[in-house]
This record gives sequence, C-alpha cells and structure tokens, in this order.
Amino acid sequence: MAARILDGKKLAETVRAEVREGVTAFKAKYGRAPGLEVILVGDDPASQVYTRNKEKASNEVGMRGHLHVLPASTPEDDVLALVQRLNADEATDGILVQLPLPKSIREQRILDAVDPAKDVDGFHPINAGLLASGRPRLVPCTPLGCMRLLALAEVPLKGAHAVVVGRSNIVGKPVAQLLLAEHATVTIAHSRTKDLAALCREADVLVAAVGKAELVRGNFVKPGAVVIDVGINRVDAGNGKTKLVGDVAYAEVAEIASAITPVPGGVGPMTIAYLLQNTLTAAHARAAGST
Ligand SMILES: NC(=O)C1=CN([C@@H]2O[C@H](COP(=O)(O)OP(=O)(O)OC[C@H]3O[C@@H](n4cnc5c(N)ncnc54)[C@H](OP(=O)(O)O)[C@@H]3O)[C@@H](O)[C@H]2O)C=CC1
Ligand SMILES: Nc1nc(=O)c2c([nH]1)NC[C@@H]1CN(c3ccc(C(=O)N[C@@H](CCC(=O)O)C(=O)O)cc3)C=[N+]21
Ligand SMILES: [Mg+2]
Repeated sequence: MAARILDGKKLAETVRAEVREGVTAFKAKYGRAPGLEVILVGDDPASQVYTRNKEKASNEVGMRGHLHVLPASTPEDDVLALVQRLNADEATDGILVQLPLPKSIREQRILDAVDPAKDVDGFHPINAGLLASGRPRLVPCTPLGCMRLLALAEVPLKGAHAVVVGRSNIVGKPVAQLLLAEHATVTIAHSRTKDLAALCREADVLVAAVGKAELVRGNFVKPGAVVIDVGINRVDAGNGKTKLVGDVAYAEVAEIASAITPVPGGVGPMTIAYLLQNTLTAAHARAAGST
C-alpha cells in the first residue's frame, strides 16, 4: 500500500496563516510589527536563495524582515559587532545568522553572542539547555516543523519507538528532545552506529537528518512506519541539470511506510513557517517584558 504523503508545503501555508493572524493581533496591541533580521555572510548561492526567502516570508505575514548581506571576507569582529548592534536594537525581535559561516569565522563565537531572547533559531546554549531541561523557550525551527508534520500524520507518539538518524545541534538532538517530551522512546543514530538498517527497522517513527542522498532505503523501514525526511541534497539529475533529493529513497520507502514527507515540499517549507512563528513568540515575550 502506498504511503500517505505529508504535504509540508500546504501545512506551512496553514502555519503562516496562523502567524499572520498573530502578527495582526500583536500590531493592534503594541503598535509595532515584529522584526526579523537575517545575516548572511558570503555568497553561497543556495544560502542567498534561502535567506532571501526568509526575508520575503516574514514580509508576507506582516513582519518587518531585513536581510544583511556581508562579504565572505568580513572579519569575525565585524559580524560580532552587527549581532551586538541588533541585540541592542529595540525593534529587532529575531536574529538569524545563516549557517554555514565562512571558515575564517568561528561559528560558535557568533552564535553565542546572539541575545537568547532574540535567538529564533534556538541555537544558543541557553535555549538548547532549556529544551533539554524540559523548559523549552525558543526551539529550533526544523524540529518544530517535524513535530507539526507528525501531528498531521496523527501518529501516536506516547510509547512509540522513534529513531532519529543524525545528532546535530540544529536538527537531530533537538528533534529527539521534542519526541522525548511527547513520551516516545527515542534512539539517536549517527555515523558510528552499528547496523543502521536493522536499528531503523525497529522504528515506528523514523526521522532522517543526515545529509546523505537516499541513505535510508526500503529495507530500513518497518511496514507502516511514519518517515520524516529532513535531508536536502542537490544531486545530478542526469540531464545536465540537478535536482533535490532527501536522505530517504522516496519511491522505495513510500511503498512500505504508512506516511512520508516528500523532498522538496516536506520539512523545508515548515522550517520557514516556524521561523516566523518563533519570531512572533520572541516578540511577545519581549513586549510583555518577560525577557
Ligand atoms: N529541511 C530543512 O529545513 C533543513 C534541512 N537540513 C538538511 O538536513 C540534513 C542534515 O543536516 P544537519 O543536521 O545540519 O547535518 P550535520 O552534517 O550537522 O549532521 C549530520 C548527522 O548525520 C550523521 N551521519 C552522517 N553520515 C551518516 C551515516 N552514513 N549514517 C548515519 N549517520 C550519519 C552525522 O554523524 P556524526 O555526528 O557521527 O558525524 C551527523 O550526526 C542535511 O541534508 C541538511 O541540508 C538541515 C537543516 C534544515
Ligand atoms: N541559521 C540557520 N538556520 C537554518 O534553519 C538553516 C541554516 N542556518 N542553514 C541552512 C539550513 C537549511 N535550511 C533549509 C530551510 C528551508 C528549506 C526549504 O524551504 N526547502 C524547500 C526547497 C528549496 C529549494 O528548492 O531549494 C523544500 O524542501 O521544499 C531548505 C533548507 C535551513 N537551514
Ligand atoms: Mg566556520
């Protein structure tokens, strides 16, 4: 039986509509729009597209969105100074520093400098620590998007075995925390995991966040499992062009799973939608004076 396709593009429109209403209410109450500042260092073409999309998406829900593009040669201290200026700016509610940063810049030094109250990526150690302590504040966008897709699938998480492949601070670890908070039994796999296929076959919920095109094959999946594919991999399409594929061999796995997210049109659009939601959340917390 073919799996149900979890349409992230459509669900993201719903989330954006929710945010748009929230922004209208925020403006009525506080007389200003929530503000998102996106920082891009360097000229990676994919990052340019993504950051422009983030700026556009924030404007579409009525927020102030602004993109700062700095040359790859920008000194670390100058990037830091920009972050500090935005930290001090009352009209800025959210700050996102697009990753990866150029090699000459220490990523951690920049990310740690972002005011935790404006950290709409949820990457600051304060926010990561609060999530791990069961007191979530600003939570990473991609994991929030994954959880909303699982809610759409109506998969019972309590007592389910969730296997997360990947242990990054951006996706793997925080999505594992959110699944744990929903009372799933969570296993985190990574590059040193032995017999990944057999482990994944135990999963009722399988989240792939690896960055290896179509690593997860049909024989990794228990019949009826729900599969969330976070991977975004650009590969040769054979006709001189490239195409996007996930970390899951979609056609094969769709024959076995009960539900699956496509790439594109799955987790990606949800990430952007939750970035907007996090900006609204941060704006409310700041305006109410709780942070
Ligand atoms: N859709 C979206 O919104 C987003 C998509 N992405 C995409 O998701 C993917 C993962 O991103 P991210 O978490 O940042 O990536 P990272 O490279 O930071 O982490 C990848 C993880 O996968 C593990 N891994 C690598 N190879 C294997 C393997 N052969 N078997 C098992 N585990 C393996 C690594 O293990 P180890 O720790 O041992 O090295 C690591 O934990 C990428 O394709 C990225 O583009 C990322 C963010 C948002
Ligand atoms: N500070 C920071 N925060 C991030 O959240 C962050 C980051 N840096 N660096 C890069 C990764 C990757 N990421 C994506 C977001 C949306 C899509 C997305 O919208 N994808 C569309 C397709 C886009 C296309 O066609 O290229 C989709 O899957 O349908 C993809 C990838 C966020 N990241
Ligand atoms: Mg670097």
